[in-house]
Amino acid sequence: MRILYYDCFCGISGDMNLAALLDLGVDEAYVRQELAKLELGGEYVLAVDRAMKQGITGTQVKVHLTAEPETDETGDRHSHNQGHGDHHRHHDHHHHHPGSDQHEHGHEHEHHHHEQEEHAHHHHVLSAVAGEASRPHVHRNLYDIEQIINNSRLPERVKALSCRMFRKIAAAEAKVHGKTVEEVHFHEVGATDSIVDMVGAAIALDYLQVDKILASTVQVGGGFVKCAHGVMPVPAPATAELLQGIPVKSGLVPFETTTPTGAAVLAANVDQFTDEMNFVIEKTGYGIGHRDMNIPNVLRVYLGRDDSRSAVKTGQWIWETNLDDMSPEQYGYVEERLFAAGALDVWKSPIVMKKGRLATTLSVLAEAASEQAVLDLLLQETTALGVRKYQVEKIMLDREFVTLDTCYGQISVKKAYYGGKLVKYKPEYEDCRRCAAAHDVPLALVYREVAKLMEEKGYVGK
Ligand SMILES: O=C([S-])c1cc(C(=O)S)c[n+]([C@@H]2O[C@H](COP(=O)(O)O)[C@@H](O)[C@H]2O)c1
Ligand code: NI
Repeated sequence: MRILYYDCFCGISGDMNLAALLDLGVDEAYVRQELAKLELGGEYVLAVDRAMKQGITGTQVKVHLTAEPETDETGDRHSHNQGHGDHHRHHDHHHHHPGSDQHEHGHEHEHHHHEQEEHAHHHHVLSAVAGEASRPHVHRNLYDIEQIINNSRLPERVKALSCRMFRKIAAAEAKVHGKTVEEVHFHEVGATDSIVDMVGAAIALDYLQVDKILASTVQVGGGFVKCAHGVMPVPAPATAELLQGIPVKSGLVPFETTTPTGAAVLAANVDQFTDEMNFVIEKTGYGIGHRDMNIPNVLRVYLGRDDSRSAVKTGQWIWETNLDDMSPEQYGYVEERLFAAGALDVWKSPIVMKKGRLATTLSVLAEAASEQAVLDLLLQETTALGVRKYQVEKIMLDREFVTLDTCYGQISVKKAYYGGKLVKYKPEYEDCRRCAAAHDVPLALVYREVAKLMEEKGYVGK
């Protein structure tokens, strides 16, 4: 199993995350090519450089905001800075701002955004590209960002992950500012650099194809941070909201070490938080931050291999509800719809509820992404007034399918391995049943034929 481990001893920010993943081996040209699919071409230049903090060398990323995209009368935009060809340009740019390193989230950073926001020109352009009426506003909201992502030709997985991370930030901002998710207007977090960091994270994580993402306790830093809102305590309120349920430490340095973007990357992707590393390290990556501190301002990531005998699958949930007043004939319908909505399994358990009521627990296993569809069905198509949910881990044997040519026809067989050794197999019931019916022989005979062939082919010990 391939593992990605985030060592957040000095926190995590959007740019450090992207830098660390690039340092770990994500192909820079691929990330640039994919990022160029966003309609942000004229607004930024992505600088990827080697850098060092406290003797540790690694990769440093900085998104430089450039002039707004130009438009012609038709509203079509001209992108100048997309893709790889600009690599040398951003170096020039870099040298014009030697002081920018000290101001990642400081005053200058703030002005940078404000300059952009006052013009708000690019928003009209993006609206025109999206084919909707221009909506003059100063900051992007979740809808604007989702439009930029969904109007691109990025792979669906990357779009979904990018939107999931931004939705988390929107929910955190909404909670902090007492608004709805739709009402929230991002300031820094909606700016082009955050979009690049966030979508870049989705592209890089998708590229790495890991089975599991782990992270250490997250250092949030300390002191106060100056941003568009004014001065805020560290962790910034949105960061604190995003880190709910995640183990944190504070006070290692009097700076903001974890930002909302970094927190959202963790909150949306990490399967398990643990300070214990339990894998074989295959590669280490260092994402270098922009501020100098008395500890290395670095995000360390590991690519690890876990040779355990079976795979642990995480990221699945069970939603369930106890029903004592639903007509039995309705269950079949709900079950069918739940499977169609992405449920991996649906089952019913007989239970005895209070007051001696014979009742049924309806349980649904599915990926987090199916939550809304599952809830819609459970709450609208059953008599439930509420639903419980909990996350589960599944221990799975490695599986492989073979198709056997038997004298009754083709039968697919699922083989299961434990520590690389075949421990059991199971012919597909539907295939066996079809073969038995077609030849008018007992089902058990078909199973015996499969067992014979599995032995003959050397799949199972004689
Ligand atoms: O953009 C907004 S609304 C914003 C909200 C908050 C809150 O805590 S509310 C904090 N900040 C600060 O902006 C910078 C940028 O963060 P990135 O995640 O884009 O790196 C950071 O200092 C945040 O604490 C912005
Ligand atoms: Ni805010």
